[in-house]
Amino acid sequence: MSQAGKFAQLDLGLVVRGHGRHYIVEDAEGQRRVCHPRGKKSDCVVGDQVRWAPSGSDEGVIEAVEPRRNLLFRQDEWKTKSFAANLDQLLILVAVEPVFSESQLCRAMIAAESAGIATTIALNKTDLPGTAHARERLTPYRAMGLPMMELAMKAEPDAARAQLLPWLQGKRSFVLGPSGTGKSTLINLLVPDAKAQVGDISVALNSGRHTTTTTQWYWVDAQRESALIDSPGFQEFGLHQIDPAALARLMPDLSAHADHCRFYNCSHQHEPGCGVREAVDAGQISASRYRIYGEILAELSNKRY
Ligand SMILES: Nc1nc2c(ncn2[C@@H]2O[C@H](COP(=O)(O)OP(=O)(O)OP(=O)(O)O)[C@@H](O)[C@H]2O)c(=O)[nH]1
Ligand SMILES: [Zn+2]
Repeated sequence: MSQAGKFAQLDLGLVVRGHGRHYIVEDAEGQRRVCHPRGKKSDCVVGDQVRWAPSGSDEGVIEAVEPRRNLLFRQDEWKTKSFAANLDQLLILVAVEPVFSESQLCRAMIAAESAGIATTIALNKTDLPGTAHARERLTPYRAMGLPMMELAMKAEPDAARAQLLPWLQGKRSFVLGPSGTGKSTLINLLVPDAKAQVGDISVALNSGRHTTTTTQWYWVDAQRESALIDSPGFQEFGLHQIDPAALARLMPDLSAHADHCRFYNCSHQHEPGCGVREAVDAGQISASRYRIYGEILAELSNKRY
C-alpha cells in the first residue's frame, strides 16, 4: 500500500507554514495547530496536503504527505530550497525602484515553467519617475505574451486591489520578488487580517513578525478559496535542477526559434545555422534574454566535483 493510502482514513490538512521541524497545519474547518512529522518521509513544504493525527491536546503528527501537483523550488550548488507546493500561479513582483535584476526575473520564470506553473509579472511603484524605463525593460516579456500588471500600491491602492483581486480569485498564488518591491504592502492591501492569520501559534514559535522570515500562507477571502503565499527574500536563484539541454525550451522566446537550428541538439552558442542566434541578430529575441540564457547555461554546464 502506498504511504498515503495507508493513512487515508486520517484527516487531510494543509501546511500553511514551516518552522524548522515544526509545521502549522490547517484542518478542513480552518483550525490551525502545530504538527511534527513522524519521520523523514513526512518532510513537507507549505502548500502540501498531509494526513495527520492528533497528538496531545492541541498538537498533531504528520503521518504522510499526499502526492504533489507541482513544487516550486530553486537549487543552488549544494542545496535545494523549496518555495511551496501545489500552486496555481506565480506573481513575480518587481518595482520601478529598487531597479530589478532581469537575471533573477528570468530565473524565477524558468523555475516556474519547469514546474508547470503560470507566471504573471507585476510592476509596482509606477507613480515613480523611472516607470518608463522599467516598462521598457519589460518589453520582451510583454512581447512573449506574459500577463502583466502595473501597480502603484501606495499611491493608488484601490486601483491596485481592483487589478489583483480578480487575478487571485479561486487560486493559490505564490509571490516572489526582491526586497523593497512592496511585498508587505501587497499583503496589507489584500489581507486586512494578515496579523491574525500569522497568529498566536507563530508568535509562540517566535516568528510572528510580519516581515517574512518564513514562507507564509494567507487567505484573501473568508471562504478560504483564494490564497496568497508570501516568501522570504533570497540572494541566489540557482537552477541546478535543470538539464542544460532543456534550458532553452523553458524560455519561450528562445524555444520559438530553436526549431530552425541546423542541429537538433544546438546549444545556441557557437553552432552554425542557429535559429536562435539569427533571431537575436534580427532583433526578435532580446539581447539581454539571450545573454542571460548564456550565463545560466554556463552555470549549469560547469559541473563541479
Ligand atoms: N512610491 C511607492 N512606494 C511604494 C509603493 N509600494 C510600496 N512602496 C514603498 O516601498 C517600500 C518597500 O515596501 P515593502 O512593502 O516594505 O517592501 P517589501 O517587498 O515587503 O520589502 P522587504 O520587507 O524588504 O522584503 C516601502 O517604503 C513602501 O512604502 C508604491 O506603489 N509606490
Ligand atoms: Zn541554435
